[in-house]
Amino acid sequence: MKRMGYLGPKGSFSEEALHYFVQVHQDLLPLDYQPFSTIPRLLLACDRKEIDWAFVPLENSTEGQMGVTMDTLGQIQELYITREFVHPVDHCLLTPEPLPLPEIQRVYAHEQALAQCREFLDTHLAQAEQIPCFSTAEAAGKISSVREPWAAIGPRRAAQLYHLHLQEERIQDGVLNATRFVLVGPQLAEMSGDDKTSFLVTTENSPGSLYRILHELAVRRINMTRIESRPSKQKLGEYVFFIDVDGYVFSPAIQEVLEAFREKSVFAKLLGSYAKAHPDESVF
Ligand SMILES: O=C(O)C(=O)Cc1ccccc1
Repeated sequence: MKRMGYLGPKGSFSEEALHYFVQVHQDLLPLDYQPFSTIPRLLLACDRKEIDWAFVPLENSTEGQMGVTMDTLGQIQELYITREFVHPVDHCLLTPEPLPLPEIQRVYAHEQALAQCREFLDTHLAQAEQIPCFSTAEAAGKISSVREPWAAIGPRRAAQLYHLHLQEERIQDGVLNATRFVLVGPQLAEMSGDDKTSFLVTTENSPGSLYRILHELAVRRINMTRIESRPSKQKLGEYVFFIDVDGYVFSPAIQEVLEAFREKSVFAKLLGSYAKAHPDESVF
């Protein structure tokens, strides 16, 4: 049985998304599910072959990139994104028992959950201290073990699992709040015929360096669908770029681009080539 790691504990958004993901990707079954407390630990466990797959959040429609996932994927050599999955995330306010909002003194949640619910928190819980946790499920577990006027933000299912009161539902700023999760593993996915390729490029800080990278894509009519920057962590003002393009990595056009990068001493790291997700547009 293959081992599937996710950001836990039980009752996290990642676990909820994974539940729906495997319904669509039944070829992966049967699976032994293993929760991890942080995204770097999860990805490193996959790199060390302690698990076969890692299911991780990559970006969110309200708050943007999950920096920790991108940074860790950028650092690990032999792991690839093999599938993607877009999941709607509805944030709920959970409390140990029914409680008027002005009495709540603390709100525990994953930092992305706090960020995705900023307007609700500013409007209704301005007095409450915000405490970031490794996951929303960890936050739910924390407030369930004490009788304090504290709240957590998490999925509906966390209320049942941690015996909490569902105080408010859908408190996120963007009503259609979607998160893109990816399945990471040690081997490149096979070509499906409707693929995208993700890579990371590092370029020197000089006039036109990003332009020269994009030029190589443009002249080959390769469609870029996403470009994100992250700090290089080496020097203030230096960045690495995460780029998604249409097509499979072994297509002649993408191979030519990678060759052109090598000739120009542009460092490019392949992050994966995988079937594009086509989320239901009525939901997102
Ligand atoms: O904290 C969680 O439950 C997670 O799985 C991470 C997360 C947080 C907010 C939106 C999507 C995923």
